[in-house]
Amino acid sequence: MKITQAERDAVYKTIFNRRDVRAEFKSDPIPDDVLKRILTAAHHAPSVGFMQPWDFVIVRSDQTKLKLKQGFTQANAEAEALFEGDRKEQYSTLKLEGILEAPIGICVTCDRTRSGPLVLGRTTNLDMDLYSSVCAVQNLWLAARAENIGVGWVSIIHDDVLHQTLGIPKHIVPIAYLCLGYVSQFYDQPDLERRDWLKRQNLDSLIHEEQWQAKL
Ligand SMILES: Cc1cc2c(cc1C)N(C[C@H](O)[C@H](O)[C@H](O)COP(=O)(O)O)c1[nH]c(=O)[nH]c(=O)c1N2
Repeated sequence: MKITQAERDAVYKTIFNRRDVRAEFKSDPIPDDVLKRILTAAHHAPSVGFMQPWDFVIVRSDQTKLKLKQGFTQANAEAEALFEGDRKEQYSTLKLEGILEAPIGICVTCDRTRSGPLVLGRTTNLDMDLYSSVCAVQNLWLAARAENIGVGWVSIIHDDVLHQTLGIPKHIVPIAYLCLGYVSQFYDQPDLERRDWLKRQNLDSLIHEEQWQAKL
């Protein structure tokens, strides 16, 4: 099956216009069939040894979102305390989650025991299962963008809050808590770039021929 030029362009358009969304969520519900398409895309991510270590915990209730928001607020206060001076002030102005505003939350997890102790391709580096679940996150993020749905990754929350609030068994690792919803707009640039937190690095400075080289 060959990808046409128009299809290729659509993939790149989706990649370059995907954003991490925190502040622009609308309350419009995500139809079940749309959510299923997005989850199906996530489920078609690559995984080490075809282990498919992910599960998807869907959060819809205000009650659960409120608990998670409390978890964020606590972790965010801890995070803010680590910065100093202007950076701390700037940090405090950033909106870093949309837990309550987004109609749906999805926790993507990794079952490190799935398919047994010996997994093809994971024999040398056990963390390959975690990377596989991250691949599912990225598929989900891009599929959502293709559906004009925004996604925000909330990592400023402790794993034990996710375990307790969502009833995730101990041996399963929360990989990402994601907020999903239709948005008022997608920006051209990352929020952190628009707000002068960091700039996008120059790609050429990140490409190394044959051997890794320190670049100025
Ligand atoms: C593993 C991981 C974890 C987080 C993020 C991303 C990833 C990959 N990002 C989003 C991040 O800030 C964003 O992707 C970059 O700033 C680039 O912006 P775009 O995603 O291109 O809009 C993110 N953003 C945020 O506001 N709160 C958060 O807790 C996190 N956590």
